[in-house]
Amino acid sequence: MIAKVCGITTSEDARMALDAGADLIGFVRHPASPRHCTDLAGASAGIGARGVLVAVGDGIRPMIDEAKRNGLGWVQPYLPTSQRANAATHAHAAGLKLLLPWPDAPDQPPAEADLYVWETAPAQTGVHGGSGQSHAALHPPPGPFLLAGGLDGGNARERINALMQDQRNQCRGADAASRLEASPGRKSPLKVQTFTSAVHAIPL
Ligand SMILES: O=C(O)c1ccccc1NCC(=O)[C@H](O)[C@H](O)COP(=O)(O)O
Repeated sequence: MIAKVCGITTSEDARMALDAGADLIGFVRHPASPRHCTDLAGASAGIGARGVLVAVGDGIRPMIDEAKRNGLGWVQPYLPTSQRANAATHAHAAGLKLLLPWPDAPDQPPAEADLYVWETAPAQTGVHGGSGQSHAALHPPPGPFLLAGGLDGGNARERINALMQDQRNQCRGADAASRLEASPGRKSPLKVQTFTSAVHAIPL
């Protein structure tokens, strides 16, 4: 399965995550987050197609521009629900793939994506994205997804295997941020390696 390590802030951590086998590496652009990457160009230098720009905002075009400027392959946009419907069209037109955040919350209109991140809802955590909190897996995305929310190398397999069978069939991997940290914004090499190895060992 795919292992995405999210919330990388430095080139050292990016290289370490790649060496640990991370398939996708997320760079968060959101000043309110402890994982906000202040120097995206420096942190993501040489990462290329495996790099994901994770951004919170109103409008996907600036996010696409920033991902392209830095040579990243994916965009993970936190947009108002009303703007999610056309996000895939815009990303694909720019040659990017779309990893669409899908909070575990009811009544979301469908929105196309290459892959979804099924994560804990801001209504539960009070923040966008990384919180270290799991969710109840009640409101799955409408397509293949990475499971997220409080995951690490010690619980990813168990959480994925606890999904309903039809959800399990759509699960392509896992995404983790806060529980892989040594300190806010910096990753622990051991925790990253344990996570990537555990996720890669889960059969599709
Ligand atoms: O990680 C953040 O602080 C963050 C801030 C704003 C938007 C997105 C963010 N993270 C996105 C992710 O993909 C996280 O890895 C995912 O939600 C899981 O987080 P965690 O529960 O901390 O493992």
